[in-house]
Amino acid sequence: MSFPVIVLISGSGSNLQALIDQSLQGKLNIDIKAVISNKADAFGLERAKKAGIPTHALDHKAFASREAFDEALQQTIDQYQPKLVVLAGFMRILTETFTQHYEGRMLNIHPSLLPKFKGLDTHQRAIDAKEEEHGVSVHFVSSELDAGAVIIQASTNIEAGETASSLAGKVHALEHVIYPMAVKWFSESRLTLKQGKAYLDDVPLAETGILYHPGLA
Ligand SMILES: Nc1nc2c(c(=O)[nH]1)N[C@@H](CN(C=O)c1ccc(C(=O)N[C@@H](CCC(=O)O)C(=O)O)cc1)CN2
Ligand SMILES: NCC(=O)N[C@@H]1O[C@H](COP(=O)([O-])[O-])[C@@H](O)[C@H]1O
Repeated sequence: MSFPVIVLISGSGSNLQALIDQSLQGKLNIDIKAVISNKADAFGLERAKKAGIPTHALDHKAFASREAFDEALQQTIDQYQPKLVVLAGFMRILTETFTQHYEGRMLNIHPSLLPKFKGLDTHQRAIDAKEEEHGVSVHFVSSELDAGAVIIQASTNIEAGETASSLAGKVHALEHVIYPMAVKWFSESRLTLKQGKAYLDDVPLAETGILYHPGLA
């Protein structure tokens, strides 16, 4: 039975590609109904077209307000009646009305070990803060930015001489493993959000927390 998913992007779309690849390999039983970007020049749109997935470019600058953009975005999404909305490098802060509409069925991947380094430029900020480790978090999306229930995290060491670019490359590799895992769990009805807390197989993740290890894949 198909599991309709919508993916929102703003850029390269390497996380989108990871989902496409795992779906094509039969490792992920989802049906990406469309890819929507707020940037018309997002390379991720090319990735979607190559995979035969419908695309929409919805330029946020063409709308009078954040609310108007979100309303148009919601109308575009809801025509596909998705069971899950995946933010994959989607770089717009969403309004409370929008996040509440998709509560419990919208995921985001954030390039930090939340709750550290919410917002932007996380790799450089981690380096500047002289963190020993850094990483990535997959979480449910809430109205508060990067504060939704965390589902799974993966970490890497920050080495001497690390740059934001080298760190981003290490984090990307981890993202391409854990995001498909979280999407798979959701598509299998194993991952749920109840009263603001994430559960896997009805076990609260806040208690266990899942820090990805290579053996977990
Ligand atoms: N209400 C929410 N909206 C979004 C969330 C969320 O958790 N709650 N996650 C983000 C993704 N994200 C980090 O993971 C993020 C995206 C964008 C920004 C941001 O500051 N955007 C600026 C524009 C920046 C730009 O265009 O480069 C803005 O929207 O004004 C911060 C964090 C997705 N949305
Ligand atoms: N705040 C959101 C954010 O910064 N997300 C980050 O954008 C990148 C998108 O890469 P991709 O377009 O290659 O998937 C990813 O590293 C993701 O964690």
